[in-house]
Order: sequence, then structure tokens, then C-alpha cells
Amino acid sequence: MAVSLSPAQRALLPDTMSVSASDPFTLELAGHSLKQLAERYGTPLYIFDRATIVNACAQYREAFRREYQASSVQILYASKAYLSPMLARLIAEEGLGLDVVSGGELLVAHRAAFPMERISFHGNNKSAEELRLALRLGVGRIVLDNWSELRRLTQIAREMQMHPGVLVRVAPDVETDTHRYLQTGHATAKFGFPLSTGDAAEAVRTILREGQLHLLGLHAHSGTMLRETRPYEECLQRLLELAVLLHKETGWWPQELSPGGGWAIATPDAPDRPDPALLAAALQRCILHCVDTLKISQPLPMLIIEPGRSIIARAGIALYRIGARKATPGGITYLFVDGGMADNIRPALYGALYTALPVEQLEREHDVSFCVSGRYCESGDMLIEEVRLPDMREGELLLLPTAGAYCLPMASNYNLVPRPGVLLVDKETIHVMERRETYDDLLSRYCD
Ligand SMILES: Cc1ncc(COP(=O)(O)O)c(C=O)c1O
Ligand SMILES: N[C@@H](CCCC[NH3+])C(=O)O
Repeated sequence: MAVSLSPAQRALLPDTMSVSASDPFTLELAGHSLKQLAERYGTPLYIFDRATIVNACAQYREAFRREYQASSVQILYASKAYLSPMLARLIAEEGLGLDVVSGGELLVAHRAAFPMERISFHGNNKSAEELRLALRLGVGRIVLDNWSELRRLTQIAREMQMHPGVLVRVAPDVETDTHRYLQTGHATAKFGFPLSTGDAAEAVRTILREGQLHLLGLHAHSGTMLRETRPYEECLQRLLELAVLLHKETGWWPQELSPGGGWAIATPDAPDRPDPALLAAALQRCILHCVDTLKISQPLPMLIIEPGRSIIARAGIALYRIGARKATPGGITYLFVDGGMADNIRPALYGALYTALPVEQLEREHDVSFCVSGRYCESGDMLIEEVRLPDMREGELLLLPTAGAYCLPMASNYNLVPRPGVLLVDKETIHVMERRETYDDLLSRYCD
């Protein structure tokens, strides 16, 4: 009896995930046995599938190339979703740029010799040191979030006798239908110069008047895990309205315009994959509509979009080893895995939904309900509150799909547990992107 993955499972899994031909009841990734990878590299183990990343980049490139004939487009991978030097090199090869939010991310890009002109430096509280680093390395654009940062960067640019490219981040007052912690463009959001108070327009005037910074354009980002195109369209429309207003007043016109990132991925409760082509088509329609209604005769700005999760989430899986199974009198049966909230805080922080599947003996019925819980000393350390699985036991491997985005970058050493190792695999090779942390790594940070 051959076992096959269901369409709902496939929607969440990397492109090269398959049932082994030689052992028809176990899973492979890019032809590598997951069981053997777990034995060789230990668990928890995060594994990224190169082909899925390459395919996701191509899907974005093609969607925007096809749809977006009005002007040029730059796709920046939002590296906060996951970054390593090896991944940065792959992203560069794929022709994408990078959105970074810290000196650390910038230095990883630098180590990978990432083309600096393709980098946007975001963040709502960049330090003077980080801004100096960005200028020294020659990043393409710095996205200004607030008045303090504008003053800080102007001063630093003056001292360094430079005229760095900047975008003004606008808080567009756009509502999104996503978790409260994932909203970034509403009226009370912490990011950007508010539009309705006139701060955004005033920031542009100040930059133009002072002449120290080279104002390239405007930016907004309304949130993440967005399944509808409306928030993007509203952001874009508000940015274009602002640009038209400022053009009439100052003659300045943006070279670049960005409605940010945030495109959703399939989840266990919504297993259809949101298609970037939908987003590309909606943005194109929105721009043409604005050209018409706002009577724009200037050359259209370059469109910048910043997908993170939708490039990397599905490419990554987490492999855990079950250390114990416990039935409670309250009726919940736990599977305790050797990772948890320190390598994936998302369920605890956002109520994010994950599913799980076994790696071996796939022929079994999924007929038992479990709570998949981590090893950390918190009752909230649940990776999955309830999932139906085969009658799984101590020692078995458990696979969590869509673990490629915002798990490892948000990881901690809670309970002083070393962080997992991270692999990048393709048919030919297994690269260790990050080695498993050791106790020596942990202890080396203490000063006495
Ligand atoms: C400014 C900005 N751009 C891009 C992103 C990437 O979002 P996502 O990974 O959901 O595509 C984020 C994160 O929400 C962001 O804050
Ligand atoms: N870290 C969040 C998203 C925030 C993205 C950055 N603004 C997540 O896991 O979904």
C-alpha cells in the first residue's frame, strides 16, 4: 500500500517533501531521509529546502514581471523572517534585495557580500552606531521612522559628509484583518510618521529643506499574514495622494514607493496558498486607478515590495524528537518534544496555528488527539494545542511544517537550552547553515 501526502499537507510542506520510494512509509526532503538527518545532526533540527526558496522567489519575480508593466519593481526579502549568510547569498543570486532592521542583519548581509545598493534599512529605533554602519557600508536606502531618527541621521550624514538615500515611513492609518500584534499601519501603530497629523508631509518638507538626505520615496506597511489585497491598495493610494500633494507644493516626486510586505501563507485552518500574482495584479490595478483619479503625469515610481514569510515559511520544517507522552486526568494527552517555545514562540505569542506529522510509519491512521508541548518550564509552552496524529510514542520524530519564518529569528535561550542546528538542503548537498549551539557557547557569555 503506497502512502501519499494529502493536498492539505502539501500546501504546508516544502516543494521537495516526498514519501521515500525505497521505504514507502517515511518522509524525505530533497531526497534526504529525515530520519537520517535527525540522527546525524540531532534534534530539534530546522531544515530549509533550497528548491522551495528558489521557487518562491521565482513566483514573485514572475508575478510582478507579468502584472507590473507600469514601472520597475524591486522585490526585497524581509530578512527578519530568517537570515543567514548562506540564505543571503541565495537571495542575492535570485535577484532580490534585502530588508534589514538591525546592525546584526546588516552585518550578516555584509558577510555574504550582499549588494548593498539592494538593501533597505528599516526599524523604529536605529541607533547612531547602526546608522553609521549603514552609511559606511553604503546601504541603498534607510527608511526613516520618526523625528528623532531623522535628526540623528541628518547629523551623522553631515559629519560623514554623505547624502544617503532615504524613504519616509508613513503610518497610513490602514486597518488589517490580522492578529493585533501583527498590525502595523493602524492609527495607533508604533511605526512611521503619522499621515493624518501632517507629520509625514512635514518630514518630507524637512528633508527637502535641509538637503542633507537624498529623499528617494515613501514607504508604508500595514501588517503581516494578510490574505486580502485591500490594505496594500489603501497604503499605495495614500502614499500616492501624499506624493501628489507634495509634488504640487515642492516639485518633489518619489522615485520609489513601497506598500511593504506581509503577504500570508497557507495555515492549517486556511490551507489554500495565497498567490503573489493576486497581489501583483491588485497593485497594478491600484496604480493605474490612481494615475487616472489623481491625474498623475510624472514617471511612475519604482514599486518596492517586501515579502518575508511568503518566501521562507514553507521552505522550513522543524524536526523534534518526542521525549515523553503523558495522559492527564483532565483528558489531554501530551507529547513532549525536545524543543518548544524557545525555538518557536509564535503559538504562545500570537496563537499561531501549526500542524504536525510523523516522519515514519506514515501508513498509520491519525486517530489520537494530542497536545504537542515543549520542554520549557511554562504551561503556555504549547506548539500545537490539539492535533490528531497516529498513536505516537517516546523516541519518534515529529515534523512541524511552515517553521521557516519567524521561529529561529525570535528564538531564545530560555531555560538555558542551546539553540537548534539549521540545515539548507538540495538534491546534491546538505549545508549546515547554523551549527547547533553548545553548552560552551552558552557559558562563554558569562564574565566570571
Ligand atoms: C516593514 C516591513 N516589511 C516587510 C515585512 C515582512 O512581512 P512578512 O514577513 O509578513 O512578509 C515586515 C514584517 O511585518 C515589515 O515590518
Ligand atoms: N514576528 C511576527 C511578525 C512580525 C513581522 C515584522 N513586522 C510573526 O512571527 O509572525
